[in-house]
Amino acid sequence: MLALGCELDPDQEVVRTRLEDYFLRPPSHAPCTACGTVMTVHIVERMASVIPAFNSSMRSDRNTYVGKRFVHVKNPYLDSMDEDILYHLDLGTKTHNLPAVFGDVKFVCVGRSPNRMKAFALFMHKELGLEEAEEDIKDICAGTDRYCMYKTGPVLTISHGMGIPSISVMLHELIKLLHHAQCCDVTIIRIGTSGGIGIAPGTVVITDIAVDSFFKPRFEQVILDNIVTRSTELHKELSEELFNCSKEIPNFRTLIGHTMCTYDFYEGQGRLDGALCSFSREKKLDYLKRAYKAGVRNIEMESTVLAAMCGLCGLKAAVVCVTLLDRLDCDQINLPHDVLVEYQQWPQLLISNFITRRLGLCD
Ligand SMILES: O=P(O)(O)O[C@H]1O[C@H](CO)[C@@H](O)[C@H]1O
Ligand SMILES: O=c1cc[nH]c(=O)[nH]1
Repeated sequence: MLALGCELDPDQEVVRTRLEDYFLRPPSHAPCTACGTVMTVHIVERMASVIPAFNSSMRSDRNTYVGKRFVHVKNPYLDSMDEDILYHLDLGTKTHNLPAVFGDVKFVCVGRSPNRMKAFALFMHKELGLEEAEEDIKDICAGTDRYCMYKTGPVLTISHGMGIPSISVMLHELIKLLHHAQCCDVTIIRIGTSGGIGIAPGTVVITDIAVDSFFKPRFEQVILDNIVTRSTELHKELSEELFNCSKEIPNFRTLIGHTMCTYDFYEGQGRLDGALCSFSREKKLDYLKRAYKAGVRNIEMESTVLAAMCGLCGLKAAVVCVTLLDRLDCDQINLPHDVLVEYQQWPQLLISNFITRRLGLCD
């Protein structure tokens, strides 16, 4: 076995790794449920940056694949587990036939609130023209009150709660679920809300790169007592496809830009209206203007970890968030309820358009 030791590049994840780890094994004994073929060649993830001298014909950026793209996990312990209990989703490999229930999933739509995601699932159900009665669309995770999950045809809709810790737990179990179910060619999209910077409220921002509070395209995960830095680039072609799709919708205000992801809504986003505030209005504005100059167009609280985890696990990911206010003007969200409801529907409309188009259901 060939062993490699690599120094940590600040924007790369791996400190020390084995060449083997960069080859994705086909999910053992796992033919694709859609086409029946077993993969022979998969991704060589970040090979180019980690192993500069590697044979160029084998080099590949992340998210570049040969054949079907299976969702993969990067955990050598999982294979040897007799059973995997997805505790927060109330699902498991022994209690549920995951390939039978989820094997055909191609789109995963995630968002903060259970109500919003249920509404989206019902909307998708209508848009896809599925025969099943609406009443039969049940919360698959009803046995737990952590998250909700609905499946309408190839679209899985899940709530993720607020902030990085909440979405991160959900993503670990979702990715394992998709892996156990032998799903392939899965696209995941977060649909949500955000605070805009220098753009009109009601604008939908399609994220190209998620950045942290220092405007850096990275997500720092504390693992044991190390900080591991992961890249937060999202799928470029996917964001462009979404942008093109938005042009087909009348009166749709949208743009592609960087999204800043913070650990907090108040101090973390430079608000002057939290219970604590230790900076001046001038400092706040200076920070937000620097963010704008760095390409940031909106702020929310989940995108970096979503980009990092999905990028590592073979999921094409996008983040689509409507802005509820312009943070250069104010901090409080004071939109009338009906406007708030309307704004939140814009990302949903775009994603349903995108999915129906992808499935060839649009004219
Ligand atoms: O897009 P939604 O789910 O509204 O989430 C955004 O709004 C919440 C804060 O109110 C954070 O979770 C932020 O990411
Ligand atoms: O300002 C905002 C609005 C929505 N969500 C956020 O995280 N920030």
